[in-house]
Amino acid sequence: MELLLTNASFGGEHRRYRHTAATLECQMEFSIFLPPQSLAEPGRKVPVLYWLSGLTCNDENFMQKAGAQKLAAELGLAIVCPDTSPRGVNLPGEDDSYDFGSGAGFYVNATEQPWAPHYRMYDYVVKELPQLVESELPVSAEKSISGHSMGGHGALICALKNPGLYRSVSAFAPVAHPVECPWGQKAFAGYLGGNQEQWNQWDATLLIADAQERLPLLIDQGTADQFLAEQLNPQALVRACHSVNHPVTLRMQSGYDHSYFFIASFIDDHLHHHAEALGLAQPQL
Ligand SMILES: N[C@@H](CCC(=O)N[C@@H](CS)C(=O)NCC(=O)O)C(=O)O
Repeated sequence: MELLLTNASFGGEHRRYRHTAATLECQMEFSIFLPPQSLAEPGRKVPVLYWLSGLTCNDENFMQKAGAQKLAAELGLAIVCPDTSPRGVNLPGEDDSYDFGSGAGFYVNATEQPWAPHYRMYDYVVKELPQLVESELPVSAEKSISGHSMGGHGALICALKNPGLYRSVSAFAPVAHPVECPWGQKAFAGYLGGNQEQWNQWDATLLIADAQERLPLLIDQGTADQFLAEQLNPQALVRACHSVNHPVTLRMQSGYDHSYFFIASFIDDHLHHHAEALGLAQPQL
């Protein structure tokens, strides 16, 4: 692992690393926030929140725009932000559009050529990256997951497909039912091919019925989100939850759009939600 950058932040450190990702067969960068508690004494490991970003993002957007570090430092919570796709693998068409290929890995394991050897963001996020982080950094295996848009959906499927792995899950404006929206249909057709049975294995709304763990879902959605009508469909997810009594809280936030201004406005609520599940003491107000 190569350290690219360190910034002091709220008594802790923001860092960027580069490493060779065997799962993706390429070099990847990720960002991490280490709270002061993790640096205070050797051997101390802190719980961690994995954050999955949306289309066009890399590992930097959340760290620079969400404003999560102050509360994470108080809570003693590490935050890891992976990139949103493999990089530099030079596949034809990879950079042609913002919603497929680079910056748009959709947190699935591709089965179609030429994507299959590299576009395995699900395995990278669920397995390889946590193993690396837990072995090399002062971070424990106690983890939660959250994300935005494509990454909000990624967080939901990572949790739903891995009962017991995450203590809690939340999402901002997730692409809640990808098999029924243009972003999801384009990505799934490209990465998974024409068999819709395969697509269904990667759709949070369709995974709810058979989920092996009823981990509560916390979802924030802005009412002025420019993608709400065409792409996001949180109501479909809520209906699926209600039909099997899967606990879900969907908060429609009046006037908020799809941007990081929206995320920054509510990130503290999500950090408190995850901190509670991870057994961290909440700071005194
Ligand atoms: N580029 C797309 C929108 C992409 C977009 O909104 N991406 C969201 C995630 S889905 C984002 O977080 N963008 C980066 C940022 O705001 O920092 C468009 O203009 O239609």
